Amino acid sequence: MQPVHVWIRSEVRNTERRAPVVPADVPTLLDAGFEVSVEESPQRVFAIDEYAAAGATVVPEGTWTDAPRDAYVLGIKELPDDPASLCHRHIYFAHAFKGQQDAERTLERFHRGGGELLDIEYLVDENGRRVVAFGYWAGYVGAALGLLHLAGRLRPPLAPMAKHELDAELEEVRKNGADRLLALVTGARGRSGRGAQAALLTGGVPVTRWDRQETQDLHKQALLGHDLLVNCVVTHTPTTPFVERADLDHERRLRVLADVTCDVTGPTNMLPVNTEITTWEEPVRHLHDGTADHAAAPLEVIAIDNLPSLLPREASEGFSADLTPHLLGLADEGGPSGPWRAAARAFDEAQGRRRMA
Ligand SMILES: NC(=O)c1ccc[n+]([C@@H]2O[C@H](COP(=O)([O-])OP(=O)(O)OC[C@H]3O[C@@H](n4cnc5c(N)ncnc54)[C@H](O)[C@@H]3O)[C@@H](O)[C@H]2O)c1
Repeated sequence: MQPVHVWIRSEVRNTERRAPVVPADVPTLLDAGFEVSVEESPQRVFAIDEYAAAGATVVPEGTWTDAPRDAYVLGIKELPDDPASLCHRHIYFAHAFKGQQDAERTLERFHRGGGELLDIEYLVDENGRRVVAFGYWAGYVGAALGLLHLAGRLRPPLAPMAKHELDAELEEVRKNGADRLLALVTGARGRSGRGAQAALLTGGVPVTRWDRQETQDLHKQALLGHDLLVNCVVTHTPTTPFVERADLDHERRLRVLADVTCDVTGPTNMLPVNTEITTWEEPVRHLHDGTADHAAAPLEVIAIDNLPSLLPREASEGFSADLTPHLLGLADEGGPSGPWRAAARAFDEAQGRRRMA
């Protein structure tokens, strides 16, 4: 076992209340001989006292820049713009390996400081499957918002909430005739697909579940016969989209698209009738007025790309439960194991591409 120091930083965005490791999982790391430092944070959903009570060392907000050089700095979302050079090993979602906005600058900062980015999106097992993700709660919130909108109960702007508050709203929908609605979850067997089904169950809506097998020969009329479509599909090969322009004037019940996947600009967008994400301030975008004879209903879309942040406690707990066992792998003799090597490789490849550009 190598001695490992994990430094949990405060998040930069003031709407980001999630934590990558929750207080309840700190003892697992301490028992394995880890040192755990946690920065104070004004917005984190877990109080710093809970971390202290769990045995972590409390440090001031933003002091990761002075953390020992060998510490792993752990966060969820982007780093602040300063410093210009990054010398630590950082674990977070950087969105910096696919040429995204700011990707080059982020990679430059690591290059300049000699640090390393272990992007959580690239922690994958030997089959290339991601080992840690926020999918379940993304699906839960995405489906819940879709159903609330369908029932006329969505009240923007949205803000982080507790699950019991969201569930109380879903209960109201249940009491007011949700069983007359029909929902379809695509990608139903995946993480977010399962979360979506759980929310719809709470809301009392009958659910149709489709995964790969059920969409092989796409039954378009059956799809359009649902009031709500919650899309949770991950595919890397362009396939027949679920809802296209031509479907808008077609006879349909479909009124709300809840696009959890949010792959709105990619070649694998399964809902190409929408090409933009929506926001907490304006969660719903109008797509179509419906037809004059009412054969086709008006159609709206919700495509929010930071859904789990709306349920920060549950999202953090699930994420931390998945991540913590992998953090233990940082201490393996001979260096970090499996998924960490995959993430390090992804970083090296991204730096290689940057140098060649
Ligand atoms: N909006 C947000 O805030 C947010 C947050 C987290 C994740 N996500 C996104 O949600 C998506 C789902 O993530 P996940 O963790 O649930 O993925 P997952 O890999 O667990 O599940 C994807 C599912 O899609 C199915 N699938 C693939 N092709 C299909 C097809 N043609 N028809 C039907 N089903 C098909 C797969 O079999 C699988 O069951 C991802 O795109 C992820 O980036 C969004």
